[in-house]
Amino acid sequence: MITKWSISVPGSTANLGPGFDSIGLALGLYLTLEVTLQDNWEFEHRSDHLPVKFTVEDHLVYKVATETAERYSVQLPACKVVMESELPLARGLGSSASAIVAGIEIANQVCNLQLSIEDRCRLASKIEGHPDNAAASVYGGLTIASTLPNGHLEMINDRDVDAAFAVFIPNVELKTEEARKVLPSNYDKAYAVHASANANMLTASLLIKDYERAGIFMEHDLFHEPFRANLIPNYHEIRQTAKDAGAYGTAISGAGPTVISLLSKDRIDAFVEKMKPLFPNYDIKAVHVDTKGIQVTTA
Ligand SMILES: Nc1ncnc2c1ncn2[C@@H]1O[C@H](COP(=O)(O)OP(=O)(O)OP(=O)(O)O)[C@@H](O)[C@H]1O
Ligand SMILES: N[C@@H](CCO)C(=O)O
Repeated sequence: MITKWSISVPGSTANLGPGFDSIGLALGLYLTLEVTLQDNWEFEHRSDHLPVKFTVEDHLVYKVATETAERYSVQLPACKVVMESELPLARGLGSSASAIVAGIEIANQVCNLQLSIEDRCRLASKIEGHPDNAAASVYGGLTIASTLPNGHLEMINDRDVDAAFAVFIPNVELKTEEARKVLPSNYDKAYAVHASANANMLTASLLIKDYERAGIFMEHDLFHEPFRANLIPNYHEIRQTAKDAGAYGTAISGAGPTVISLLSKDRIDAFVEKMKPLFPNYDIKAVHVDTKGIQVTTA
């Protein structure tokens, strides 16, 4: 009988500019959980990047695991969950989506639900409210997704991304909920058509690996960045400085406040070293693209 599970979930960047609520990319920064059966629920956080004050009942991972078990009409046994995270909270690096994906996986494993990867991706996207971060955390690589009017999620996954990324993580939080409040509720028709055309070009460029052109369209979002720019510290300055140093393009990571630059692999290390002294208040690092998505090992 299995009594211990190790779960690893990659974080992610969403949107890449105009791919709003649709495009996700899994990053090599991980949420890891050691799950063991015991008589009562207990969470132990072994990282600065996890909530400090919480009760079991309001812990996102617990809530999602419970909701998943209820959805499939099974009893969820109590567990001890030891968590570590490389994903700072509320920074636009998909921490909440990784926690949701982890919660679903706990129920899947402990209750032996045998959910398919599609089931887990659909449920995580539904709980998160949009599929960009969730799909990337489940599948790894680049994900492009949309939900049909009947509620069915369609997703295309490309794990062969031949480019490099650098993140600029500021020492401030921005809750996704707050960053969504500044968005308009409607877009003018011509504006929406233009915004959609830019998103199409971003997607096509990524899929044919024309990263120079992808970088151009990363910087031509009309859906959210014009309205969020004021919430992102040094947004314009980082974009310009990154471009001058050879980045193909720079966009808000998810809802921010992190920003992410796209570069060729041979330039990434020199780029990061050049940026660090220019933005000393940021944690600036190269991040590789995770190509595996969620991983589970048992003991
Ligand atoms: N690993 C985690 N464990 C428990 N709760 C979490 C975890 N990650 C996120 N949360 C909850 O989600 C909230 C932050 O979610 P939010 O969506 O604002 O940030 P994010 O996921 O970092 O950003 P984004 O979705 O833009 O990438 C936190 O305040 C916390 O309540
Ligand atoms: N697509 C989402 C990602 C953050 O959860 C947004 O930009 O609001």
